[in-house]
Amino acid sequence: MNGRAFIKMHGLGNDFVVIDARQEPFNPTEKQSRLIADRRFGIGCDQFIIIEPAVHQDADIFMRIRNADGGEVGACGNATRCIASLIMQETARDHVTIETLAGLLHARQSHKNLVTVDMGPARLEWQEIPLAEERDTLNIGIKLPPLKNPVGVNMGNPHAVFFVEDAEAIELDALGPRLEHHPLFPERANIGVATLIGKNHLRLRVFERGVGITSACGTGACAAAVAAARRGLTDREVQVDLDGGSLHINWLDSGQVLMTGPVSIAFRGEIAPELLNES
Ligand SMILES: N[C@@H](CCC[C@H](N)C(=O)O)C(=O)O
Repeated sequence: MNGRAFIKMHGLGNDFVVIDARQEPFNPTEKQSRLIADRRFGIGCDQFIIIEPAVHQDADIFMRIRNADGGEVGACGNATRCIASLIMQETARDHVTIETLAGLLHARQSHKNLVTVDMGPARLEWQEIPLAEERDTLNIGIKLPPLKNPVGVNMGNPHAVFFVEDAEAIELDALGPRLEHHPLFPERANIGVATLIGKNHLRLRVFERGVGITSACGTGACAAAVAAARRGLTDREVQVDLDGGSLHINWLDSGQVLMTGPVSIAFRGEIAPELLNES
């Protein structure tokens, strides 16, 4: 097998290896995806993104998302902005529709280097998170000291958001894996720790399912904003400060969540054939 051209992109440091498989199909196994994502032996990324032809007639492309552990997932906010920006450049349009496993996402060029994506509705029923049993998603009631009682939100992927006095003081690398795999989350969960800074301002750190701590998580920021508004801590429009920078989140009255943030292309390269020949 020959190598494959890729683009390395990131949104606030949450980084992606992007392959365009519209002309030449590309369907990596879990193991190949893990190798490509491996920062020591592969190229290194948080998510591996494959652009495929759209299935839905209203979409411009289909975006397949694999976490660094090789598992396929339904949503990635930062990657959606990156891919939307690529397709807008390619088509010379200022809006695009991206199809994902979680549904159709509409994106548009905002001012300067910013892209806004309508991430769809926040899903809040316990079956939608999903949880293993009926619970109030506003007070899920699990505890791993000092973390307790998260809010559950599904943004096309499952999130549990814990509100804490000081997000920096939380040992997220130690607590994250145990909470990600908590038996109450049958599909595992992305784990956020959020601190209230003001009525329109949150600080957030995220331990991502299938990855670990990342410098930013777009769906995590959407989930934290929705969770904070549901708890009455913030208004529905907030700035969320992540390790890699800030996202602007607006939970509309319609239930849709708008996310605005930057997009970066880091470099272009080719995946070594040895990585692709691993089966
Ligand atoms: N980086 C992301 C989320 C990627 C998927 C997540 N780890 C999951 O397993 O659901 C983002 O920007 O939203």
